[in-house]
Amino acid sequence: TEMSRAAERLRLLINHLDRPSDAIVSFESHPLICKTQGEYTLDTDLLTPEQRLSYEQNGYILIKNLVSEEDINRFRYTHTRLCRQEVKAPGLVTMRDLAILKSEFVPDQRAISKIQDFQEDPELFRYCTLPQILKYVECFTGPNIMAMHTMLINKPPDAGKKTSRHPMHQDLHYFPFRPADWIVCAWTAMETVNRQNGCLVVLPGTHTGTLQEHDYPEWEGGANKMYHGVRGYDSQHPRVHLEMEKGDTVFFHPLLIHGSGMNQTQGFRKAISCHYASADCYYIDVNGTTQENIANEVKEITMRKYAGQEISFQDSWAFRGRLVKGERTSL
Ligand SMILES: CCCCCCCCCCCCCC(=O)SCCNC(=O)CCNC(=O)[C@H](O)C(C)(C)COP(=O)(O)OP(=O)(O)OC[C@H]1O[C@@H](n2cnc3c(N)ncnc32)[C@H](O)[C@@H]1OP(=O)(O)O
Ligand SMILES: Nc1ncnc2c1ncn2[C@@H]1O[C@H](COP(=O)(O)OP(=O)(O)OP(=O)(O)O)[C@@H](O)[C@H]1O
Ligand SMILES: O=C(O)CCC(=O)C(=O)O
Ligand SMILES: [Fe+2]
Ligand SMILES: [Mg+2]
Repeated sequence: TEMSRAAERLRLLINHLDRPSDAIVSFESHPLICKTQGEYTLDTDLLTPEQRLSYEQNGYILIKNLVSEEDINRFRYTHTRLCRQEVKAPGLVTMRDLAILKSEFVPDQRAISKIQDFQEDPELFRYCTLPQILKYVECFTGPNIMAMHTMLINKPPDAGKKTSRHPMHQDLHYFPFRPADWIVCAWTAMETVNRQNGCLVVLPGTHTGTLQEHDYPEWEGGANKMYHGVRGYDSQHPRVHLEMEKGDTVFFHPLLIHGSGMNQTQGFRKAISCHYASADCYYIDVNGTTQENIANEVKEITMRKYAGQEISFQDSWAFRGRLVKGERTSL
């Protein structure tokens, strides 16, 4: 089995060579190729063969009850305090839903549909360091693990314009680092999430494809800032609604096409997530690729935020990333 694991890993690596956006840096010259095989022994101690196969075929695995009720309650409490600005976290980005942008400002969790970049809040960032999550993450990233992007999504009751939807997309669109197989998202339900309040919707198996072109969807009610969707979304593709209970966690590949439907309830549907990458990943130049459009939007926003200082798309990731395990080797 040692041999077959090595063979499988090699196959995964060779797959990368077919992906145009990954071809920028030659894989043969990358040090991780020599290092990975032994590390996969660790992985199989945790993932059952069924789970490994499921990730290979579907691009995600769902682990029930991975985060305790107590931890989630603490995250909810901190979220409320951050939204009320009772505590501050440097770098925190708060986002309001398009439908309520022009209404009166109330510093309350009901006004804030998403917070991002909570890496400087020790309490929320504890989510990214939970050992039971990192054990799974390591199966995909290897032992050097960076938390690259953090979010707490507070999907509001839809105000009637379907702006609470998140269009179908691949998270890799936002990331100027590779390889894709060494990136994984952990997404934990902070309460029951179902079709009514807008659970995640995934297109199983799409992680084996390439990175698609993304743009704003042509929706009547508009779409939130940076909520790009895959161009030419095929609504006939079989999809799975991931209904989850509080504490359930899904791990998914950054090429997996996913989104979420509108929230048709009166509650604010909450989930906390972190995108992890192997610290051995490397930054790529996205000029001339399909990612140029998002890179330009991000640069524009960082320019505003940091008073006219130009920060490259890659650097904006390098300074937000935090090592959570092992060594910060490259990213
Ligand atoms: C830095 C690197 C970022 C990395 C990217 C994400 C990675 C994700 C990776 C993982 C996969 C992720 C997949 C995903 O998650 S995709 C979604 C990811 N979304 C984001 O990353 C958005 C992050 N949000 C922000 O940066 C802020 O909240 C913005 C900049 C939007 C507002 O900031 P702030 O509140 O401080 O700014 P302001 O009041 O001065 O307004 C400024 C302008 O913005 C307009 N506006 C405000 N709200 C909205 C809205 N909802 N829809 C449309 N426009 C909106 C507003 O009218 C004004 O425009 P104008 O009137 O001047 O024309
Ligand atoms: N044109 C599009 N481009 C990208 N994504 C889309 C497009 N149309 C719908 N989606 C996405 O497809 C997913 C399913 O959307 P939809 O609103 O139909 O929700 P649903 O879960 O099917 O709800 P319902 O139970 O009402 O059918 C959501 O992630 C939505 O944002
Ligand atoms: O919680 C959701 O609605 C999904 C959000 C998502 O996919 C994302 O922000 O990348
Ligand atoms: Fe996403
Ligand atoms: Mg539908």
